[in-house]
Amino acid sequence: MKLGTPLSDSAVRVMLLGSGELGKEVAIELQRLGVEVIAVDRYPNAPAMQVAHRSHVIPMTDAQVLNGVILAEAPHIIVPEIEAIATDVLAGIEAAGLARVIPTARATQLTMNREGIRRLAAEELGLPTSPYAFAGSAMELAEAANRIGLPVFVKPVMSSSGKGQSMIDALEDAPNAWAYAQSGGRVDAARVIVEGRIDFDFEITLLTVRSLGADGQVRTDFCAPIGHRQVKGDYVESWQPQAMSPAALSAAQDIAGKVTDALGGLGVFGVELFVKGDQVWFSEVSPRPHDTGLVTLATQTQSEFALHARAILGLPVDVSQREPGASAVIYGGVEAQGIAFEGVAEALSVPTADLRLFGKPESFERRRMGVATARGADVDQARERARQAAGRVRPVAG
Ligand SMILES: Nc1ncnc2c1ncn2[C@@H]1O[C@H](COP(=O)(O)OP(=O)(O)OP(=O)(O)O)[C@@H](O)[C@H]1O
Ligand SMILES: NCC(=O)N[C@@H]1O[C@H](COP(=O)([O-])[O-])[C@@H](O)[C@H]1O
Ligand SMILES: [Mg+2]
Repeated sequence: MKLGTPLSDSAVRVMLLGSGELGKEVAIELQRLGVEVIAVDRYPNAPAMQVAHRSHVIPMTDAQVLNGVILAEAPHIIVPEIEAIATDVLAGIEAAGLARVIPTARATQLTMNREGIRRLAAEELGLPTSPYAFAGSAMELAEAANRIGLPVFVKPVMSSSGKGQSMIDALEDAPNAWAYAQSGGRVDAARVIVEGRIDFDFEITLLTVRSLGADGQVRTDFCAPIGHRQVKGDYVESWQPQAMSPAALSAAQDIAGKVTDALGGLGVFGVELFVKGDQVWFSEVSPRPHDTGLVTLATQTQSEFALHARAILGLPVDVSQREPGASAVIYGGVEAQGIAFEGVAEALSVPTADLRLFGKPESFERRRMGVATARGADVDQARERARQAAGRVRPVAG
């Protein structure tokens, strides 16, 4: 694809739908290539808006409003960044040939709703997953949990970062899990997935990149597996590489290849997998950079954000890893607007440590406000350093 000059007739215009911390890094990578970036999100001064050429604050789940902004800006490429978008609008835009949707409108529709991607993976592609069912009421939830066998995970069909997610080990907790899911979903979808628990040794994100090769054909590359630790359904720590058996790695790549082939298009996918010995289960996939992949800012020649920017522009990618590394999340801890961060110098004095402070205008106790990364001789040393650096940053009410 020919690149141009931003804010001129030759500009390549990319619209980000969702402007959080992941979109911010994608925006920076696009800016480096002279792409004109338009950031959209539900609230003002979202992280990617702060580094974009312009921005719009709209309810992205409102089809009419979303369609209006897209038509007015006429982007060449639309990059969905969050799991709360009126994806039918994207299908219309793509079908009319008005813009390219990353990776494809259908992929964003399927992955925006857990029901779509789970049925595709398990029922069409025959990939191993946890046992599951969908429920539209507390009663149906209890029935599903009883059928599948406790404990089960309950998640709103449209949510992310663990919002509205709970694990129940008694049927009498079904009404609570139902109510919690209703409060935590990003949109009012009023439906949940009920999943049997997989007793895994560890879980990984396998970043999978679909890009154009020198021959003009789509090729698939896999980054080194990223291990991560989740608390309450949200990632708190990640590292790369995660050691795993050759058989498990090969099964993981096979699953990731199949699911990304089925979704199609160009870009980075975060394929989430559970691993026990040589056995691998598909969990879910983000058709975009993944939060646990923030570690690649420290470890790879091209971070997942650089990979996404290049892949969607039809440019060649390099998925090689340079060094073992880790990331550790910095939560807000306080409920306040315009918070300050103490301890930054101490954090950055940890060898190899780096920080991203996202600049979110409002902090909540469990809102991800920043991340620390570090490298090391091995993953253990990198994890220790990243944790130490993150722990030294103290968010305080401004
Ligand atoms: N069926 C399961 N068996 C075991 N653990 C599970 C299961 N489902 C979810 N978990 C745990 O909860 C975590 C979050 O689940 P999931 O990825 O589905 O939520 P999410 O809201 O989509 O999070 P994110 O947007 O951060 O990926 C998983 O990474 C895993 O640690
Ligand atoms: N697991 C998905 C994920 O990490 N998404 C990232 O979090 C942002 C929302 O943060 P917020 O809820 O703090 O606004 C999203 O915009 C995206 O960058
Ligand atoms: Mg997940």
